[in-house]
Amino acid sequence: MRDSTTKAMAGPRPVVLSGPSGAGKSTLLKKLMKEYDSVFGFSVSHTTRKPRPGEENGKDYHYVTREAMQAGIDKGDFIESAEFSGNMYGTSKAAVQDVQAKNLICILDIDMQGVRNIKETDLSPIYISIQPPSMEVLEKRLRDRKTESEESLQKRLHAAKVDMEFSKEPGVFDVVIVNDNLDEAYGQLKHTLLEEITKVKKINMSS
Ligand SMILES: Nc1nc2c(ncn2[C@@H]2O[C@H](COP(=O)(O)OP(=O)(O)O)[C@@H](O)[C@H]2O)c(=O)[nH]1
Ligand SMILES: Nc1ncnc2c1ncn2[C@@H]1O[C@H](COP(=O)(O)OP(=O)(O)O)[C@@H](O)[C@H]1O
Repeated sequence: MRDSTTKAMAGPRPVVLSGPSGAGKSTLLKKLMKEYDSVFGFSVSHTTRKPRPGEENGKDYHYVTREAMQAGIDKGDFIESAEFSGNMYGTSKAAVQDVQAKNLICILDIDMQGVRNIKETDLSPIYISIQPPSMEVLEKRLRDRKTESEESLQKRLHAAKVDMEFSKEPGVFDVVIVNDNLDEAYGQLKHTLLEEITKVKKINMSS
């Protein structure tokens, strides 16, 4: 599902982080938001999946029922939405607007369907794919994270194969970062975003 009528909203260029579940998107973006808390803001998605221990409603996701989510989509409240591993996920217009209203760089953590759908809007983000070094490493990281049932793990691994191929399609991503060593991957992420970070710092200092 997508909304091609979304108008470009004022402020700096958003950033999309995508890639397989377990590739390290949350780890990297949390590091980034910690180091640059006055530069980046997270687009809090809606989901029908259950919160994991330690996750907070309104911070990691807005946890909703399928009915509530569908009602929001029908009302036109969402920029994009997708089904992933048996649950619904979506970016509301408000999630992005809340961040952009603060003049922060909006970061979206979305799957490949989300990437396809955002490309049909005029949000015009920087597209970054975070990839694991191999399927074997990905499986180990997902198992060690201990958040998934065996069924959910298998669904994520299946989706990961498709995602890894998608990331190789020319022109889809501006940058593909292989998250092998965390510090190196983080360095590459910062390097990719340096220009935008500098712009936002300048604007926010002069205002
Ligand atoms: N299209 C779309 N995908 C989302 C959204 N929010 C999260 N996702 C993706 O949904 C997938 C599953 O997310 P989650 O259940 O948090 O698991 P995790 O990625 O393994 O931590 C990931 O690929 C996310 O990038 C959203 O608003 N829209
Ligand atoms: N470079 C890395 N080396 C080792 N473990 C990592 C690395 N990056 C992330 N992890 C771990 O792998 C697991 C999956 O990372 P996470 O950030 O949750 O992925 P995603 O948000 O893409 O699903 C987490 O337990 C995290 O601590």
